[in-house]
Amino acid sequence: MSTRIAFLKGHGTENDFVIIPDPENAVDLSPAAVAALCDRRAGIGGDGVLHVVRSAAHPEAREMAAEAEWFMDYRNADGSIAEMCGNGSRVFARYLQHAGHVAEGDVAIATRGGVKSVHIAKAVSHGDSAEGDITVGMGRALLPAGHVTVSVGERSWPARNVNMGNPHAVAFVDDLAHAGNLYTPPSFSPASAYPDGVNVEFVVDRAPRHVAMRVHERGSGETRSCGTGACAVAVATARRDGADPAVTGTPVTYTVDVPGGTLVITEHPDGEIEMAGPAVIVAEGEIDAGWLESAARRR
Ligand SMILES: N[C@@H](CCC[C@H](N)C(=O)O)C(=O)O
Repeated sequence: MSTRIAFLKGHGTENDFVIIPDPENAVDLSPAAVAALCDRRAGIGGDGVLHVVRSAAHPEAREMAAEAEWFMDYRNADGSIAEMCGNGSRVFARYLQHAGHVAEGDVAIATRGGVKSVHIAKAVSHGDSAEGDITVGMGRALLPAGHVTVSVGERSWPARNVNMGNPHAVAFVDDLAHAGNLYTPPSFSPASAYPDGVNVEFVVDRAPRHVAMRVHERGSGETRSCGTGACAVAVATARRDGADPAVTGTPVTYTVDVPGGTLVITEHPDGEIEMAGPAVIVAEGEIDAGWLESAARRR
């Protein structure tokens, strides 16, 4: 009998992930294996993988082990590594709760973007699954200077650079449909603007302090939601609207609609950003390790 690898499937506002619980960091998750798992036809399908490892067992997280027992080793669908995944951190916390590793309340999670504080609200249970909001302390946004133009087909817009641990370019558009089908990444001027790639958000206004967005994610293509992207959008919109909590001393909250749901983003006077939204575990099962090995080899 061949070795089995446990997996779960979960999503946060339809940003979906294959979850691989691997406390001792024993599973060989090469970029090709990640891409095979995320393949929506030949694999399980997902925008990325959440590899759940004890911080003490992962070389990139050992230093955070005293503060956070679990490390979110996040990978994009193409196998690339990203510094942070906002929706992923909520789904990761939901998995820890589902597996009985943590209870409702506060939990610290180690990520490549540092230790994040997560609050799991009292949830409504549906069988083995739980629904309810999970809030993540996303840290501060950086707003690097520089003028960038983002283009899709014949249309171009100025974009605002926002770094949420990972890079974002936020463009305000008249109509979300103007972003086209996003089967290919938007282009930039100057072309050299993002040597490490970038996540691109297209934003329209819905109402005061309420916007809607679409996103093309580095390493995953168009997704139904992006947590770091929603935070970047909230900060870029606040500055466009002349709202800066550091100046007024008052928190600013934006509701951000994404194709897969709604996220609520609050920026505090000290610059700290909180993101709240749902996170759900939808399935669990086992993968044949032999299948994963050969599917990865074929890539
Ligand atoms: N969907 C994520 C962001 C995942 C990483 C991103 N694709 C990157 O490469 O920076 C989120 O919810 O933040």
